[in-house]
Amino acid sequence: MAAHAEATSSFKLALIQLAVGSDKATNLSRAAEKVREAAQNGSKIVALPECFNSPYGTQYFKDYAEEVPAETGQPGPGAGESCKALSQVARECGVFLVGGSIPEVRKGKYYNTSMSFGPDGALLGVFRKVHLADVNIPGKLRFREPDVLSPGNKFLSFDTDWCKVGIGICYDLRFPELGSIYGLRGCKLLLYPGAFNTVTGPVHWELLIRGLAANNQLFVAGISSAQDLTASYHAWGHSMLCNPWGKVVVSADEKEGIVYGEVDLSEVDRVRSHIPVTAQKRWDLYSITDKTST
Ligand SMILES: O=C(O)CCC(=O)C(=O)O
Repeated sequence: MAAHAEATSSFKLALIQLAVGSDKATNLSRAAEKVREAAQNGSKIVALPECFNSPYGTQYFKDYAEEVPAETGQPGPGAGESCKALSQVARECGVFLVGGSIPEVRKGKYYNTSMSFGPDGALLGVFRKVHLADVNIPGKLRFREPDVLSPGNKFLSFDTDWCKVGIGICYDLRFPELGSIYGLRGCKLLLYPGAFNTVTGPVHWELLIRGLAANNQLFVAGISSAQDLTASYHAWGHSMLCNPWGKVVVSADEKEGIVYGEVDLSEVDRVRSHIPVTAQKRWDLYSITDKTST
């Protein structure tokens, strides 16, 4: 880490709102191009959206699924093509890369899995979506990830040169316990690759991101794919970064693009000193327990 250490407590974060199509190789090469662009523009941590290598939908997961390395560190020759592509571009650009998510196959089961990489291309850890999307709004929208996917059972937080970062995926935003656990672990930035939709997105996406940020007094970003009204699933877009005060620092519209936000970590301490809720928890009356090992 020392080689990348910065004297400042502030860094540039890039949220890549990628237009995802049906060709996996194209998705991977376009994602890598955008990571390069974000790095050239000074970003230190770069994040991709949920299901960035495949269209979003339970009907696609099995066809696009890959194996994900069981071990952290440099991916070996047997690693899947998405893992290799992400590791290579993270190393080439010298950035921390949160690789959105991809459908994963592991011992005959399927997962919605996010891989994060360090600036040397090493896999820092994986997060398998813990809460699977289960939405049924009659006449408007129905999709059930549990029909195809299994849930993950572990959380993922990792150190960067600036702060600890916690990872969730999309529907996980609806479960504030996860964000609170990351806050208790000392994370100051939470990244949620996601793909809310044109039914739930307009009201819930920003509300959930801002709520998580204000309640835990830390930075939260949601990274969506771009909207494609010709696809079977209409992603909401609107990738955004929210600060510890609960204010949206920067956000996208529905189109493809890169959203840049400055993460000034001194804001975490400032907000926590102005309104000390983080220190005022009544742990004598309630509890939130992290039952996972990493
Ligand atoms: O919770 C929602 O409204 C959408 C969730 C979703 O699309 C997902 O988890 O991938």
